[in-house]
Amino acid sequence: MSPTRHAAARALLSDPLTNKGTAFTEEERDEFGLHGLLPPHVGTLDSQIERRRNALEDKESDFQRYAFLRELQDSNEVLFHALVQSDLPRMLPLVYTPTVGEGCERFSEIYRRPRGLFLSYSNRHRIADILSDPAYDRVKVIVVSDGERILGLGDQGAGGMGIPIGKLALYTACAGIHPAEVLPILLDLGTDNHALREDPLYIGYRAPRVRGKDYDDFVEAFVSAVNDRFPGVMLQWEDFAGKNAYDLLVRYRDRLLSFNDDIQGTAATAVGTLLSAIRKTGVPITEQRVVLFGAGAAGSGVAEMLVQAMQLEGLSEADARAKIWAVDRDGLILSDVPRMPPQQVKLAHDPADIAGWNLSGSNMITLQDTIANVKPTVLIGTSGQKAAFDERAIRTMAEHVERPVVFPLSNPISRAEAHPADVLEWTAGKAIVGTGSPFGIAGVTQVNNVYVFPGIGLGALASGATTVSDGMFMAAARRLGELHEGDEGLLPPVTALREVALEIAVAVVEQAVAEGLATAEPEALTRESIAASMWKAEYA
Ligand SMILES: O=C([O-])CC(=O)C(=O)O
Ligand SMILES: [Mg+2]
Repeated sequence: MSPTRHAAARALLSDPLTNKGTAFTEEERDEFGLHGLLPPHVGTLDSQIERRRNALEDKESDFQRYAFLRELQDSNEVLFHALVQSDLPRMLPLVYTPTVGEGCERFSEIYRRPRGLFLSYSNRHRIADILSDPAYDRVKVIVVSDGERILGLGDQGAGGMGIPIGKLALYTACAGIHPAEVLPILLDLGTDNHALREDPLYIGYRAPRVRGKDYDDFVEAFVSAVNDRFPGVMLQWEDFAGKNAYDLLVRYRDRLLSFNDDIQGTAATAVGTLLSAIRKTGVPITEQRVVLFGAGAAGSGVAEMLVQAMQLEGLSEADARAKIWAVDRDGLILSDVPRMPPQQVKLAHDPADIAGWNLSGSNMITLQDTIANVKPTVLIGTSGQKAAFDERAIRTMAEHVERPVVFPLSNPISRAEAHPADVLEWTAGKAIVGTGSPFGIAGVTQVNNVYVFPGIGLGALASGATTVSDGMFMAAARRLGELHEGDEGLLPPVTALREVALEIAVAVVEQAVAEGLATAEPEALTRESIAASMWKAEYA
């Protein structure tokens, strides 16, 4: 064999997109010169799945399973995805929340092989050059983070890369986006997490976070480079801290086909799940009273979408806002606070609205005060504050409503505002409970944006839209709210996430057409052609 043929054989095995491991057939081994590089046994995808599943279960912790699956993804993508899809309820909590949280915290410890792009501040003049690699010619979906608000875990610096990698694994698993068409990106602009900066093994840019104009200029250079290199790409902003999350969404949503998953994806999921709960309780959305705990990206996104959903059912904007109360770590958000971020200004109540409230007398209006006075039908947590929904708060809520809806949405499990088993106990089983991460408790729904983002991305791409509109998210929420069958829970099971993504994509495409945003040919807009475009994890 010639040296180039030897090198090509090794390259075939070391590229996770082409490697089939022992599943290369005899003919392929002849054709590509793989004999000797592989053991003689010719396996099948099924036998490979079985071998890997056994090895996975032999690991001692979920973190080790996470690391094992990451290595598999970096050596054989078809096998990784086939394994993940063979058992989504088992695999999702390993490649995604809750385990991905620890994956990010300990990312430097398990760093092995490059995946995705680290665009570091020190490389700010090279962004276009880095993106120009022909390996990215097929890229259609980008998930990008700057690592500053990783789940409810805060600043994880470059370790935040675990999130774009995990989200894109789900784009492939649920929306059938080919693994060669996804690109995880971490904007590595330093970290204000001192422990990371002092860790000698930390893989990121070791400096305090770049802020202000330098930050904005960097992101601007990034977006321009993405626009030039990947026209029509779908970009998902993920796990940016509150203010940046909003600013970037507003600045770029019309310049780039893009959305913010924590603001818009979480909102569509929460509202869709609430619509499903409403089918159960019969109390219309216009009669709900909602308390939100946590007024960052996710909380204010949920509030804005609830306002829209109530307006669609006939309420005025003011009447809708009057039904939604947002509380953050400084207490109930009132409009007399100076220099409030714009997304919170919209959530704030006039101090006159609380005249006549019974207050516990502390120096702020607490969550407990708010619950006691508002008597909410719905309580949603997006605060990242573990155990913020305590027994007293939940019992107070349950005194005033027959079926309290309680969604402690913060991820991972270590940051959930309540344990669902406690909420059920404190309400004698009457609460309708949804959590961001899976707790494995019958009847408790996982209310996670994985129910929405893969379908939003798939639908936005299929329609050829140049922007992801608010209407598309509302269409996604409404469709999601209709999908559940049976008595248990509020959403379809995790095993159905692929069907869910297709349903959401179809709803998004229909909405794009209705709004005049679709540019794709009519034959590309049908359910059949969207379904046919979805990649399956099989060897070519
Ligand atoms: O990643 C998840 O599980 C949901 C999410 O976007 C977040 O918590 O930031
Ligand atoms: Mg997120």
